[in-house]
Amino acid sequence: MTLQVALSHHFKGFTLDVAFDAPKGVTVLFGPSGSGKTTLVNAVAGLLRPDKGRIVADDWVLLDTQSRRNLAPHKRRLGYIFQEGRLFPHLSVRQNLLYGRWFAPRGSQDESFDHVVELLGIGPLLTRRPGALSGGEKQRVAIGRALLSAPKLILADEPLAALDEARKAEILPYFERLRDEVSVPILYVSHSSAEVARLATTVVALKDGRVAACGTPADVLGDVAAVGVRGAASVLEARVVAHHADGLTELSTATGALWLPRIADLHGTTIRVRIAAQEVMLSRDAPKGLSALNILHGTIADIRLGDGPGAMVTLALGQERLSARITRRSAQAMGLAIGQPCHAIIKSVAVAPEDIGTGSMKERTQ
Ligand SMILES: Nc1ncnc2c1ncn2[C@@H]1O[C@H](COP(=O)(O)OP(=O)(O)OP(=O)(O)O)[C@@H](O)[C@H]1O
Repeated sequence: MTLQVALSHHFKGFTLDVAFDAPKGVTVLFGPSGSGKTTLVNAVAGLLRPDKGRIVADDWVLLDTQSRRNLAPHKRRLGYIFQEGRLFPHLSVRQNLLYGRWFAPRGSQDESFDHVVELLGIGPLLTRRPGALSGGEKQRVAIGRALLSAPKLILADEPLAALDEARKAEILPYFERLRDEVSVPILYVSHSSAEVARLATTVVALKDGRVAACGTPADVLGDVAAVGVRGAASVLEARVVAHHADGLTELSTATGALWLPRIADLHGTTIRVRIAAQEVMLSRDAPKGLSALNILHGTIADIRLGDGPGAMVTLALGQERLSARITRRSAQAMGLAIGQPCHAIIKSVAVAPEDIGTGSMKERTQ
């Protein structure tokens, strides 16, 4: 495993007690306010000395309370990406990037300057100062600076939280590239179910200082007990089959075709599609005469009645799972029961561009 974390720490009124191992790629810490994300990040950064713990990135031991190893923050070899870029305003983009490299220990195996510039598409910005960059451009430079410091671990603490939707859409593909093309493990903190679905190799859902679930985005976002009804979603893997003249893209999933408003990816690309549970309708009979284009057929695998008016129904579609958030009233009126065949109906326009990301969830599981 590339990233191993085991930590316990007690504050008055709050205990953090977590352990998880994650393979190469992006590990997203996901959880509501107060669940312990910042406490965990501070322990990784060396800003908090936990009562007990061990943190290892590849073969680099940042902390091991048992053997009394506790590296000082500046010796941990972390590449930070913060909410706001935190670039030096008086330095050019090139100088900001080289400043990151200055921290790389001599002889360390680092990313080449040219590769990082190409990866992040920042070649045309090199002579500009941060004041002449958009928020998204600044964030790309900040990612580059972190990469060039030859880090053992990249720590991205809600890096998109300060950006508007358009800027987020601009940056997310670069994080996908980072995940797929860079070998440094990335620990990424997020509140957003859409970011989790797009980026995570592994999701660690935190709740009240504990790991409520750990696994692929499909496993964790489908676990209502871990992520709550608002965060609950399905993540289906699909392949781009064709772009049609009427503006729709045809995808193939393990359980049938999915039609979405045109997306940019090329034919044959494997993509992830996040479908929020509240966007899925159910029908026991095969629906006819509907405007919705996507009708998937499966079997009811789980029904959870909430404390309020809601119910979460999970369909098995072959190996994949699709969750629908409906009312208890509908679940009862329809007589839904586990094992019944059922149809899921999804409007094409219910899937927004930010819900679509690249990369399989099955790769990189070493
Ligand atoms: N230094 C401290 N002393 C006492 N309690 C603390 C301290 N730091 C954090 N806590 C408590 O630990 C709990 C977890 O806080 P933490 O900041 O880690 O949550 P979080 O998931 O990062 O939340 P957010 O998303 O709002 O940043 C909270 O109940 C908080 O009040």
